[in-house]
Amino acid sequence: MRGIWTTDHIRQAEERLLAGTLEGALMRRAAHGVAIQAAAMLDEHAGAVAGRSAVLLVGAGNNGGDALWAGAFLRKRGVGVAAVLLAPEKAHTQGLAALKRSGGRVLSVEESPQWIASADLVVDGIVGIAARGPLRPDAAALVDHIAAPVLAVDLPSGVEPDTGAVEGPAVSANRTVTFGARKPVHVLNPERCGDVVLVDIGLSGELGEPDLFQLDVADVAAAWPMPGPSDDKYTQGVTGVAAGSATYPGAAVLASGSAVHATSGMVRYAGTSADVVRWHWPEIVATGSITDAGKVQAWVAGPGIGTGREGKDVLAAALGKGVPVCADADAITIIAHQPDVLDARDPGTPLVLTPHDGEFARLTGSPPGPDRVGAVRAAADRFNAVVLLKGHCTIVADPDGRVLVNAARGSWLATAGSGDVLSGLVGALLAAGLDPWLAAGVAADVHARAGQLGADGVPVSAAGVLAAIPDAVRQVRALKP
Ligand SMILES: NC(=O)C1=CN([C@@H]2O[C@H](COP(=O)(O)OP(=O)(O)OC[C@H]3O[C@@H](n4cnc5c(N)ncnc54)[C@H](OP(=O)(O)O)[C@@H]3O)[C@@H](O)[C@H]2O)[C@@H](O)CC1
Ligand SMILES: [K+]
Repeated sequence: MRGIWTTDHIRQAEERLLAGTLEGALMRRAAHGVAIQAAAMLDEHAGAVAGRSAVLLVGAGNNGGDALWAGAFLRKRGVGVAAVLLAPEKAHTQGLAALKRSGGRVLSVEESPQWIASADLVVDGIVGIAARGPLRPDAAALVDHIAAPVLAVDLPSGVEPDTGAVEGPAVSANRTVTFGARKPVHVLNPERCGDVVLVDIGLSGELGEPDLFQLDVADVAAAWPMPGPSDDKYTQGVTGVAAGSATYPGAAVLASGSAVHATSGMVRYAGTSADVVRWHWPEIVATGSITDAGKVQAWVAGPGIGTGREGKDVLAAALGKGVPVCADADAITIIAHQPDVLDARDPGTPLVLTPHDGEFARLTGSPPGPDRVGAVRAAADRFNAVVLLKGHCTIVADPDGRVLVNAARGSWLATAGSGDVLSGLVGALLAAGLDPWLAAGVAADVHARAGQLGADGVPVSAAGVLAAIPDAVRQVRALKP
């Protein structure tokens, strides 16, 4: 699992590291990493390094210092380097001196726009982890002139470091070079960061427990249940699916089909869409209600059940079975409007809630807002449940405070029924006995992969995502180190 640290924790770690390091050494290490990536980008986009031009956008702090030192290193490789100083009186003294010594140029306010517009590469050293709020007007006006690829130092300026939120003008980078550890912005707003390159500055020994996690493909491969020599259909976990209604039989077909594709364990269906489910998935044992269904190790409840009396009864029955439940779609709306339904649950029984933004707002009374991680963490605590907030970056919080994030791999999952497919995956993994937080995260990962594989570059339906689940699992197993 990869760790991600908030800027507060990065700062504390940096202070501990700085205490035992020669002044300036860390910055030069960081800047060297920036220069290597800048040279690579010039080579990729402008066909050469020597003789090409880079403009540095330099802010008031050490982020600007990194850019200035990187400019000095680039001069040694024959790059024409010019710097725009946004706060000349606060520009990093040693960095500026190094750039000037190397033959780099400092631009005047008047000449900056033209240089920025015609550069082969722009290096964004406006602001780093001390950033608060969007770009200020002077910086935003300069960024408007950029036509070249952008290399961001530590993070794209104007994007909130700890939330990835963009609430005004901000840089869009093609690549971001960060130092010591990845910060939340890198996983919460990958579109603005471009490729993220991590440069080791010796910080790892000073970092404590991560604030956020991202699953590696090896984690997903290790967690995904595979049948063993002594397994039968029951030992791998039986998934129960309570979904669908006369109006929405498709939700039942998708959620239960997804559970069928996920593992070799058995799937039981309970609800009014039993005939259509049986017709689509003959391997499913389908009954009319949860009361008639046999034993299962986890229930998926909610997709298409409706939000009225009958839906509430279905959800209460699932919650009362004493096994983990993934409550999705209509189940979330029911919980939002009639929270007493949760009384049916023994508080020790795991619950996974999988809202999209609208359902999240219904559930908690307010939309996730710019601090999505904070909002999901608070909801997990409030409902004593794992909460998976869907989105371009899916966030999964456990009531114990653990949070993981999963990138969407494109917008392929923005299609009707794709949430039903996700709930079936979560349910199957809960039935297989995974830790609920991990089950939700692993399901989100494979769901995103199935979306990408099912789409293969063109729009895909939820049924197409479902059909690609085995390929997604194969991909995970093939990619694991
Ligand atoms: N510490 C270390 O060991 C290492 C640190 N390293 C590097 O240092 C960076 C952190 O440097 P830092 O702390 O000097 O602050 P930094 O982010 O450059 O901000 C400077 C000033 O900008 C301003 N400002 C704020 N918001 C703004 C906005 N939206 N738009 C425009 N301006 C804004 C605000 O000043 P104000 O104008 O408010 O007085 C703020 O104080 C870090 O990201 C990494 O690159 C590496 O060298 C590795 C070793
Ligand atoms: K920056």
